[in-house]
This record gives sequence, C-alpha cells and structure tokens, in this order.
Amino acid sequence: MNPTTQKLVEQNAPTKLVDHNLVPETVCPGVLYEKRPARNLKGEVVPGLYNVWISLDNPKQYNSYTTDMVKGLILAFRAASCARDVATVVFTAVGDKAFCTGGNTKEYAEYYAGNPQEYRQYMRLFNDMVSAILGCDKPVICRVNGMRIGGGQEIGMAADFTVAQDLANFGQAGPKHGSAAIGGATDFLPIMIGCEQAMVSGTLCEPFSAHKANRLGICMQIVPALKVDGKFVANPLVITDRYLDEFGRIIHGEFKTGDELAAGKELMKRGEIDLSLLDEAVEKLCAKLISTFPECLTKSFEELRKPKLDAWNRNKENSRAWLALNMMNEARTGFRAFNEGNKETGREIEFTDLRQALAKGMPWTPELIESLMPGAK
Ligand SMILES: CC(C)(COP(=O)(O)OP(=O)(O)OC[C@H]1O[C@@H](n2cnc3c(N)ncnc32)[C@H](O)[C@@H]1OP(=O)(O)O)[C@@H](O)C(=O)NCCC(=O)NCCSC(=O)C1=CCCCC1=O
Repeated sequence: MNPTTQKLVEQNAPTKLVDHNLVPETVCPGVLYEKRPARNLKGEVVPGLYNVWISLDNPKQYNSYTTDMVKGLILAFRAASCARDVATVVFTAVGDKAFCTGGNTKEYAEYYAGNPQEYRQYMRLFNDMVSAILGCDKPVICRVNGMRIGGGQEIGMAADFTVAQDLANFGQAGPKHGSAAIGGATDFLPIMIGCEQAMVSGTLCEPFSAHKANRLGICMQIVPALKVDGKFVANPLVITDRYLDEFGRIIHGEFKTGDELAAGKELMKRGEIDLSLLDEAVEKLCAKLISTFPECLTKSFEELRKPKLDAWNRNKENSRAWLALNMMNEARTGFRAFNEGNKETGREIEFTDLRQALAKGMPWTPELIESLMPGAK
C-alpha cells in the first residue's frame, strides 16, 4: 500500500470490526481451511490479502464427502465469504488421484439406504452446500487435482472456474449406481456444454478426459501433470496429437485404445505426478482476479452465475424429495452394490435382470434387492 493510502486507512478504518461469520473458522473433519498469501501479477506477496484453499481431505475414499464434510464445506464457504481479507477461494482436495467422486457410497449404503427421511435431511445439507458455493461472496476456482465424478462433478461445476491437471477424468455416476445426477449436474450441464452432450454425460455415465472437458467448455484450462525423465508430457492415455480421424470426426481428447493405449500405460508407469503447473495456473488466475475492482468483479460473477443459480433454485427442492424416496429402491440397490461388490464380482448390478423382473410386475422386495447384489447366485 502506498504511504498516503496507508495513512488514510489508519485514520478512517474502524478500530473494531464486526464479525459477520456465523461460526468461528473451525476445522471440520475432512475439510481443510487454509489462508494462503495472495500474490499480484508479478508473483509478489500482497501483505494483508489472502486466498482461501478449501480442501476435501478423504483421499482413501477418493475425497468423497461424508455428511460431516458436507457440513464442513457449508461452514468453510460461509467463513470465506465473510473474511474481508480473502480475495478468492480455491476449492480443491488432498492428493493427486481425485478431486471428489461424490457422496460417500459407504455412508449411502450403510446408513441412508432404505432410510428416506434421513436422506431427506442429508439432502438439506447437500443443497445448502451447493448453494453455499454458488452464493460465495468470493470467486471460486475449482482446482481439479484428480478425477471429478458424480457429486464431485456437481460441486465442481458450481464453482466459477475450473482449472485441471490433465490426468483427471470427469463425469457422472448416478444412473449406474442408483441415483440421478440432480445434485446440480442436470441444472448446470445443459448450460455449460449444451443439451446433447449433457444428455450423454448425465445418462450414460461414461467418464471423459480433461482434454475433452476443456473442449466441451466445462473447464477453462488444463495443464500437464505427468513428468517422464524430468519433462512434462500430456496425458498419455488420451489422444492429444491430432484433432480428426480419417472421417473428419473429432478424436482429440478421446481415450486411446489397443496398442496406443498399452504404450500410454507403459509411459504412465515410468512417470511421476507433479502438480506444480496446476498450482502455478491457479495462482496466476488468482492474481488476475485480484487485479480488478472488488465490487465490479463481484457484481460481474454474481450476474454470470445466474443461469446456473436460476436452474439450481428452480429444481433443488423437488430433487431433494425425489432423491429421498429413491433411497427405498434403486439407490438402496445401487449404492449397496458398489459398497459390497469388489473388482472380482463387479460393483454394479446386472441391469437387464432388474429390468426383466420389473417388466413382469415384480415388486421391490428386500429379496429382490439381495438377488441383485454382485456375486449373488
Ligand atoms: C469410477 C470411480 C470414481 C473410480 O474407479 P477406480 O479408479 O476403479 O477406483 P475404485 O477402486 O473404484 O476406488 C478407489 C477407492 O475409493 C473408494 N471410493 C471411490 N469413490 C467413492 C465414494 N464416492 N464413496 C466412498 N468410497 C469411494 C472405493 O471404494 C475404493 O476403496 P476400496 O477400499 O473399496 O478399494 C469409482 O470409484 C466410482 O464409481 N465411485 C463411486 C462414484 C459414485 O457413485 N458416487 C456417488 C454418486 S451419487 C452422488 O454423488 C450424489 C450427490 C448428491 C445428490 C445425490 C447423489 O446421488
């Protein structure tokens, strides 16, 4: 700060500030809240200003969020909103495997399955978490440190910007695991990537690469993360060196197959993951954001959020009720299948068995659900 401005601040700023936060900046289980010094465009630390890094910390379960973590995120976004000295929120997670793979399937299978009134309460918290991200008083950057799947994709899309390391996959999981992607994805995807691609992602649940996420417009920037022999290389599992196939179809960002894939996997084994370029890109974006008038920036992102916010507000309460009741049958079955299955038995049900049974008018009995579990004879 220049000396004249500094003197004016000393003479005019209140000596005691009112605390608008609802809760102290608490540490909640599974959520880290860390203030990091903000930097300007030259990379210099700006004294007295910070960016808050809110990190999901459940790497063993791919940073899926438990009920406690959902509560922690609501509080963390609220605290960041109220912090006068915070410029930007970086929303990320611990490790390099996953940003988040959505709701915690163990908790879903072992507590919420068959318990719709409890899940309805959980969905109150879930809805408040998404609203807390969309309503954050600071711009929110989703730093995608690894895969962003299911509810992870939903809370990531609620952020204002997405910057990803290029080994991260994106996508939905709901209809394969007994849910519908109505925790934000069905609201945000059509706006962000168009109705056709949204339909593909929200129903087929096929993961797509960071390169494709960038092309579709769901991610503003990607950076390489794999270092082989000391040099960064693009994700070797994905086609990145050509745009079209012989028929003129776009193949850039599609997953490799056959020999090309095998060679990619070999290269992957030789390399190590280094997220320093991701951090550089995120810091650079934070520096660009801090180099703006604060209220004009806030008004701009508040307006630009409106298409997402309007769609979310229109649907979130109905979605809550539907998801709660769905815990009686399909979610009860799908999340148990993921939780009780393994690599050998598989973690999904035989969908055609269920469809054949329902086609004959079979009711949803506990025995039907047991008969559908992976490995059931
Ligand atoms: C496709 C996957 C994301 C990754 O697959 P893969 O790379 O093969 O890893 P895994 O071996 O499957 O997983 C590694 C370990 O992490 C555990 N894990 C992964 N995801 C979760 C999770 N969401 N909850 C709890 N634990 C998780 C996994 O069990 C492994 O541990 P283990 O000890 O068993 O070796 C794949 O992991 C996957 O599909 N995951 C589940 C994705 C999912 O279904 N998420 C929930 C979607 S629904 C949702 O999020 C919702 C949000 C609000 C609205 C309603 C709603 O449904």
